Amino acid sequence: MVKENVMELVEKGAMLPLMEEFYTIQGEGYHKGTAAYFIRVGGCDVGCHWCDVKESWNAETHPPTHIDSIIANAEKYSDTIVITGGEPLTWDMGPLTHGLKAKNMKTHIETSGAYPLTGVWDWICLSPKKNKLPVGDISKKAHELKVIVYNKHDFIFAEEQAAQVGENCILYLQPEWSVRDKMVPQIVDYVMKHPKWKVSLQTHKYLNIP
Ligand SMILES: C[S@@+](CC[C@H](N)C(=O)[O-])C[C@H]1O[C@@H](n2cnc3c(N)ncnc32)[C@H](O)[C@@H]1O
Ligand SMILES: Nc1nc2[nH]cc(C(=O)O)c2c(=O)[nH]1
Ligand code: SF4
Ligand SMILES: [Mg+2]
Repeated sequence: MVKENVMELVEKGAMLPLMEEFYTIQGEGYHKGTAAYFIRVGGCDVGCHWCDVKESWNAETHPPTHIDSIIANAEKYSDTIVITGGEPLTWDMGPLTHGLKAKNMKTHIETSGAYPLTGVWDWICLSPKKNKLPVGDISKKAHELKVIVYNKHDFIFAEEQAAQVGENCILYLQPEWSVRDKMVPQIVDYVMKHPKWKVSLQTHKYLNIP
């Protein structure tokens, strides 16, 4: 297909730069322990220095893929689909999520909220980032807030972000992986003092699964 056509289809959300798709166990947050099919869409310019998927950032290194084939693959594996990235909201998530819902799949998103919310979602995990704050009303729509704790200031940032979410939103503090030995004791102490928060760990990394 000529480049212009591909760009048009990506613009409409009919094609997406697909980095990888895999069936695994959701490792983090509220749904941890639950089998789910992950769709990792390339492209992110948020720039977290500790990001554990920096290979996702450059969308041009991930092939534009028709959403019909993504949906057909997903359907074979699970009825719970987690869309992650990269930053999935870089792209129009409407067509992909409507297609998944039409086949009765549950749509979950992992997002920083740095771009406007598109798509239809059964579960929104908002993981806000200081360098590109959430936009629009995604904080009010989030089902879980998952703040990554890299240093002490992140507890202050976490409270600022918790002030933006709805009252039923579940609040998580998740240690940044490379500093987990240092930050876990501080997170444990914080959660015991401020029990509206819960601890989230990247359990898939302990289980050695994707
Ligand atoms: C790779 S991001 C992709 C989705 C989206 N860009 C976001 O940041 O929410 C998926 C999840 O992993 C978290 N994450 C990324 N790198 C991490 C790290 N080094 N330690 C702990 N969590 C991390 C993010 O905060 C996010 O909740
Ligand atoms: N097992 C597993 N659970 C996850 N939860 C969020 C992930 C992500 O990278 O978005 C992730 C991931 O990469 N693997
Ligand atoms: S927003 Fe998500 S994908 Fe982008 S750099 Fe941060 S953790 Fe990585
Ligand atoms: Mg991950």
